[in-house]
Amino acid sequence: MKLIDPHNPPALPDLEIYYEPEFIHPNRSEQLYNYLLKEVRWQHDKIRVFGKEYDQPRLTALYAKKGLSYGYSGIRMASHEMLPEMRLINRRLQKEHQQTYNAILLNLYRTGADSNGWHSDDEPELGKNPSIASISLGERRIFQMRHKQHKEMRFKFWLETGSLLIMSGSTQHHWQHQLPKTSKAIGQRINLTFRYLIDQSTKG
Ligand SMILES: O=C(O)CCC(=O)C(=O)O
Ligand SMILES: [Fe+2]
Repeated sequence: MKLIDPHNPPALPDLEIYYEPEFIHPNRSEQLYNYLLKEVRWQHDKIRVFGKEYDQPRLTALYAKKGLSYGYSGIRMASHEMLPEMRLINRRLQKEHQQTYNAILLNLYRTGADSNGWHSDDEPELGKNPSIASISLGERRIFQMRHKQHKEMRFKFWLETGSLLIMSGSTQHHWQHQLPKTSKAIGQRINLTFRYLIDQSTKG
């Protein structure tokens, strides 16, 4: 798969990605990483894929506005209240990218054996054309993308520590992404994905 510079993404159909390498300053990203590793209430869920149960190959946690939950792969995650550091980042995303998010799904990849398989973030509570802002801390990992209809349209890039990736427009309709395993001995990585969840409890 072709390695690209995400700062200069290829002009491909239905693809809207924005990448900023040092959204979190290098000094700050180590601090933030250690803080989140310790303070986040990491959980290890089982997921259901084609009727079979598996241990998810990573730890996760959901922090969101009170009352919101998030369901995917046969699980529904209860949420915790956002930590002050999370609110600060959320406010920056609002100010610098004019995006409103009310939930953060966090992932902890403990080793190179932890991963996140091919998927689109297209759950009903995300609505149509969601904007998803993803922040990376700790070990850098490869991120792959492929078009759902045109399988030859695929590429990968590094998600560096402190970086911000925003996927928006119709990207989730037409593209899938994954964070593959690696056999290399590497450190842990924390990922925060900011999302806007439509409150399902108020929908008829
Ligand atoms: O860890 C990553 O960078 C990807 C996370 C992701 O795709 C997700 O949580 O939906
Ligand atoms: Fe995703």
